[in-house]
Amino acid sequence: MESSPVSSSSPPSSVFSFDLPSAPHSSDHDQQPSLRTVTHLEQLRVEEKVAEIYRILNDASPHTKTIMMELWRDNHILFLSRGLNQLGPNFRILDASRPWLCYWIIHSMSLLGESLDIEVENSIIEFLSHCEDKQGGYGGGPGQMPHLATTYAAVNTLITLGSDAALSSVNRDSLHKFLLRMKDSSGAFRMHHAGEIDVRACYTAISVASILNIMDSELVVGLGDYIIRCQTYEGGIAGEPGSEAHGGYTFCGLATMVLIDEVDRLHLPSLIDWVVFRQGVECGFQGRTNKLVDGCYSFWQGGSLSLIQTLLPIAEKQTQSPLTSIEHQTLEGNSDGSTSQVQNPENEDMGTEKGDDIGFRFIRMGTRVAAPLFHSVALQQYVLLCSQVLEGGFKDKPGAHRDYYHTCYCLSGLCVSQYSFSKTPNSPPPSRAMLGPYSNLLEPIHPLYNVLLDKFYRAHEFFFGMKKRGTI
Ligand SMILES: CC(C)=CCC/C(C)=C/CC/C(C)=C/COP(=O)(O)OP(=O)(O)O
Ligand SMILES: [Zn+2]
Repeated sequence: MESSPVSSSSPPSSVFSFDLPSAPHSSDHDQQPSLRTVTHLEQLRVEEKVAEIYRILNDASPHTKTIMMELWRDNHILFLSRGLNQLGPNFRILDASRPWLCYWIIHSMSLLGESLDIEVENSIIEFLSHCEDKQGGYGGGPGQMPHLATTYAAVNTLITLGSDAALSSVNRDSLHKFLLRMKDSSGAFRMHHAGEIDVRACYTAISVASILNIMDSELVVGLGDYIIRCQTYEGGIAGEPGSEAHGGYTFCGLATMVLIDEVDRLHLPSLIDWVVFRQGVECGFQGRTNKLVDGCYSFWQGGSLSLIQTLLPIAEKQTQSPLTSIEHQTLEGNSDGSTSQVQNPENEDMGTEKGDDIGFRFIRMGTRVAAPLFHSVALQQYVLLCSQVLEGGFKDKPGAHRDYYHTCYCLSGLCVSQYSFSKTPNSPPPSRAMLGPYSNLLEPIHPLYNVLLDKFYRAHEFFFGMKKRGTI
């Protein structure tokens, strides 16, 4: 962390001295077939491919190394632009995920600093307005039933577009009603009418409620109780009570708890412990114990650790109190009278209501330790060398195909890694924080919503200014 000797010109020895496993011999597999599961064999194959890439990097000349660690910006932009204009017949399986395609592509372009033509922007606003249900929320395509995941994707897309036309196109009143209809008596949310209840639904509902300033106590009631039931014995968060801890749900559960101002009810030390050990010898993250590395977890796991950089005072406090007392810390303050919410060094007025405007306070007033909780340079190495497709786009792992989902989340993970040594979320990182040339640097994001920080501020001004003016 602080001692990580990283510079963009000479890669640090620590990154290359990971104990990569030696390539397995095929005879190993034959000798002990009963000890190998399918996943274990796949793991060995992945390790072999990744080790080969890192061997090539290690043996390369300094010039070749720099080229290998470069972000192929222009090719990514070309790949993304093609997706906006024309998608082939293979994409029909994503017919119920069209707002997701908008988000993955538009957010990736924004991370790369690329803006859109006004006609493209207008056609996206128009398309999403056809996906908006009259009773509130967005479906996967025109005429499809509203769904929380596509609602999140549509709202984040419009926030990323950022114009008045985009922001005012959201019907917040009907969206609020849709969120209330999705609220379950357990406190959690369901993804759609009569649909499944899980932590994804909780996050997508609360993320849009928070960013659009339509959060209220009816949406929040019982939600924290549900999410703490999803934290498992491993420390990570599962999709629903009794299931297995998973990186995607861990991010969703953690971000939700921050947004409703109840994050101190999770046991953060064991959550941190679980997430940090998901970064493996490949330098990337796996989604769950004993599963394979995958570039998209660079964000789900790396993003969780980025959030925790601001939550460390709470985690530290928890290590000093017995596990059983965590439940008893009240929302407004602990038994000792102190508050355990996002720390405010300036002791400024933190807002009015509990859970109100947390997204803004988290970024502006949270104290962030200026050292990542994971090997952020190693993660950049996995993303740039193992997930990056030189012709444009990103993939899960070597041998997989590129797609827009992995492009979005590999870039988002790369972004949180690059800013992981920054004390404020948008201060330019020191060169030791970056792998490859400094021109690899992406635009900073707000890690609770995964939209560009600038776009978050614009939306905040728009929706929170609106409330002050009494337009809702
Ligand atoms: C905002 C939002 C909607 C977030 C979604 C979060 C997310 C990625 C959840 C993961 C879902 C899941 C169980 C994947 C396991 O897939 P797998 O078994 O194919 O993969 P694995 O082997 O890596 O676990
Ligand atoms: Zn993936």
